[in-house]
Amino acid sequence: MEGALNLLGGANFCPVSMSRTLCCQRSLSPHLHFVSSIARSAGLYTNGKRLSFRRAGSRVRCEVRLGDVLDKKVIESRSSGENEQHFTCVMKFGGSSVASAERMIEVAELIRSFPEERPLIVLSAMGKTTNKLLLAGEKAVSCGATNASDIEEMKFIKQLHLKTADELGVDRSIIANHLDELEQLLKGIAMMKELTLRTRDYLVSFGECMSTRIFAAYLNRIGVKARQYDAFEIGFITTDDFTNADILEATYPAVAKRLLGDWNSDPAIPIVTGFLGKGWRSCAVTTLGRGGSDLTATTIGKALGLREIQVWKDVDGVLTCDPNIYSGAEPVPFLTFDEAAELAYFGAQVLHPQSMRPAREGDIPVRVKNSYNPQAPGTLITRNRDMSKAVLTSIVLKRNVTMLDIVSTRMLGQYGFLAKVFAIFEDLGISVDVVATSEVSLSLTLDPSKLWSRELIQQELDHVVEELEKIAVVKLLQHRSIISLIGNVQRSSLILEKAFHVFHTNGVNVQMISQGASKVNISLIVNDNEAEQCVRALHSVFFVTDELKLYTK
Ligand SMILES: Nc1ncnc2c1ncn2[C@@H]1O[C@H](COP(=O)(O)OP(=O)(O)O)[C@@H](O)[C@H]1O
Ligand SMILES: N[C@@H](CC(=O)OP(=O)(O)O)C(=O)O
Repeated sequence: MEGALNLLGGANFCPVSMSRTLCCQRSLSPHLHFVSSIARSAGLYTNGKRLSFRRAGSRVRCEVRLGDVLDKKVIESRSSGENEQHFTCVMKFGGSSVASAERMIEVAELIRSFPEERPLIVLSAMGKTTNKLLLAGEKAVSCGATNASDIEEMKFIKQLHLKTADELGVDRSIIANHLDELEQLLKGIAMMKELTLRTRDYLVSFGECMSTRIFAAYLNRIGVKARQYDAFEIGFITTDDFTNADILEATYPAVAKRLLGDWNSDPAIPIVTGFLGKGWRSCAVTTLGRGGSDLTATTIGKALGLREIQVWKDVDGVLTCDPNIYSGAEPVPFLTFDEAAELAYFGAQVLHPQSMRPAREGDIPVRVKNSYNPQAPGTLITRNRDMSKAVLTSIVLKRNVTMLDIVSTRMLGQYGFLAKVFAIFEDLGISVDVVATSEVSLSLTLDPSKLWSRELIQQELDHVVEELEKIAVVKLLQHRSIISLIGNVQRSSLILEKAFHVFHTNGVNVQMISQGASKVNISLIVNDNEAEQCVRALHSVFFVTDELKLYTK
């Protein structure tokens, strides 16, 4: 006798039925662990053997002999037609979407307004809580232990969370322990007069831990069954790079196992803390870098092979430029993972730079939506899109970068020179982003976002220069900006013609230019104080005037 798990191929993830048929995404390999974990959570344990899969065209078949299965009863009962539905999508709500009780009510309504969706929810900390926690920590270092509970930001955070709990009709006890512990932590920092990166991560974790507890309690109060999860307790395993940790592979099966297992035994909407993980060596709380809840959402999306990942923001999707620079920026309806990743990497605050990786690996569409305006279509990010009419998609500005002009003293051959330059950056642990080379010279910019956790102080820069001067003449140029033109670089001549016309008419000299290998990005370096004016002028030429239409006919 034989029970078979048929894993059906298809572009989208189909609802998983817990009968004898399981459905999986088209590319199976990243999902083997996922299928195994579904099988385990369905009670299909094998005798310590791996489930074996056979490919047949786009279908993959996995056969489980009852002789192999420990829990016969479960197989029999599942095959009798019981049909449990799993999650279809993950919805991430950022700080702006859950900034107050009123906003949380709207988000709850939004979740309820999609009854056909079976979502998992990822939440960030309320409003600007993360910034306030960091500021409180910094003040605690020098305020003295007796004054720690009087830190203005601590009072604000306490009042915001208690008020929100009250307004939502949720018992204050749900966060009381966290608030007490937070005060103790600030006292500890004040006593030690020190705020390490590890403590910093633990400190900011209180924001997500409290927002998710309040929101889950509220959902339960209004009759929507929900269960709160701290990401660091459910398998988000990361490197120990506090303040900028990377998700490790082991996260995917662990998270899938825990969330699916709980759902099977007692279905409830999971409300997961964004931004947080657990260091694999230290076992301490880590964070994924600012804005890291996007990455939490895409990681869950990949772990469970979901149909869609939704990130809900306070704007109508990814826009043609930062709306703080030009308020008339327009939503971009479609993007590829590559475009979105470049856009995020080069400074568009709207997405976390690493967040596209799991979505791309799992080939799961990401939709960026506006929680203040749910009717707006938002931006859909997928592997491919029709680029035939695309020219420029978005303009991104990264301020305050440092540029280095490095000219070889010809002590080394060309390849030796480049290798030596990059070895110096490797030794110093500094990432570079834009690079342009000639045979004997090199211009590059240093990536300030990678230095989020440690200020690139003058001393450190001097050290870089000192090392480089052993093989080259070096010019250090600070207060520069990178303007990245994200779009169809197959049309680079058109893009550059128009862009340089703008720079020329604005009297701006471009100091460096580089076209990324991803073929979706051209980066130009200008002075910081000229950059915003250039972005506005470029935006007007590429997106507002009809001139482009003439060019693209
Ligand atoms: N190209 C862009 N498209 C959309 N938003 C952008 C862009 N560049 C910068 N932003 C800013 O990013 C903000 C949304 O990101 P974020 O603050 O991380 O949202 P949330 O906290 O809701 O996750 C917007 O309010 C906007 O000011
Ligand atoms: N709260 C964290 C994580 C995060 O993702 O926030 P948001 O979704 O509001 O950008 C931060 O402020 O960085």
